[in-house]
Amino acid sequence: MNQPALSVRDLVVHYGRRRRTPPAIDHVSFDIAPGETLGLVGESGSGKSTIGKAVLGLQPPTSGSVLLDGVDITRASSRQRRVSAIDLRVVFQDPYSSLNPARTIGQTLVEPLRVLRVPKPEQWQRARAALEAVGLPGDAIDRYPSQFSGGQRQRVAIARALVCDPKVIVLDEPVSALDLSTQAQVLNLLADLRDQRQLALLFIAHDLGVVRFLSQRVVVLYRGRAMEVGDVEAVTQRPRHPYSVALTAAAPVPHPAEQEARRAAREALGIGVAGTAVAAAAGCPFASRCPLAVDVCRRSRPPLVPAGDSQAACHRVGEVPALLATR
Ligand SMILES: Nc1ncnc2c1ncn2[C@@H]1O[C@H](COP(=O)(O)OP(=O)(O)OP(=O)(O)O)[C@@H](O)[C@H]1O
Repeated sequence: MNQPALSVRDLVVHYGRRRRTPPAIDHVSFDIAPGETLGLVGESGSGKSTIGKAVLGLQPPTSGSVLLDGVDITRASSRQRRVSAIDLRVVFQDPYSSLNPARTIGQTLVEPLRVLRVPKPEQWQRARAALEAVGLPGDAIDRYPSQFSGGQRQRVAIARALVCDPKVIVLDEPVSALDLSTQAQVLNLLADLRDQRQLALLFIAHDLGVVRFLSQRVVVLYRGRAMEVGDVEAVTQRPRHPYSVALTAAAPVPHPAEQEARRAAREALGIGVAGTAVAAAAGCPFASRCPLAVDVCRRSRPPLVPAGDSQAACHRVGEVPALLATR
């Protein structure tokens, strides 16, 4: 790996008095390259958010370091911290509480640029560009959060992160509060932005299916320790540590309505559950990215569709047959 965008080295975090309480994070290390997503997965209380907070400088580590583009920001001067605040942004889980209801979207987006003393005309120009990048219309700039759906608000939260042109974004359960098809749209958007801008994403989630969709590598946390760090496919398909096996086995079974949608799509495409013919073999251009048919399509080895082909990613498996018919 070239210079990682983010490095976490031997991180230890205690809440409360050191030595009297066990550490919430116990010697965790990982790197994230530009253009890469690292998933951070584990049960409730395993320490995912604590790592996110330590990376963002919201929780001081007991020991260890966090390096942003090679610079240790845990021991940074106040000037370096201001620089890291531009390069390191966050998107939180709840798009309802993370946006100020009294501010227009435009005011929310220009706020960090105002603090950075970016000239005013450039602030608004960058706010408009960020809205465009997340697929929201230009007139969104004068509207208030209450005028948007949950998925649209999460797009605004992503635009707020992008407006500073960061190198790293910490995503703390960014799709957990959204319904399934909106989750897929936001995940596709994040994947596209990551690829276009070479963003490094630290993706915190408890849902392995979601982590698997967006991440190239994964850290499995258990009681503050990294039980496994590795390629996401290897960890989810051939988990080595007993805890990873348990976590993989506990990955949620899709909602019955989703299972039915997958079954119907498979039938329409003439493919079996085992995925021998798979959507890719049927010529589906979106097979490698389709979040709903992913169990089927990912079994195509070697992949017949190049990964990363997200030009017009289909967000609903039910639309795949119609798309195929137009080819
Ligand atoms: N402010 C705090 N004060 C004391 N202990 C805390 C604090 N925040 C978290 N903890 C403890 O640190 C450990 C890790 O918590 P953390 O919130 O990082 O886990 P998590 O994996 O993000 O959980 P969840 O998925 O439920 O959000 C837990 O034992 C938790 O009780």
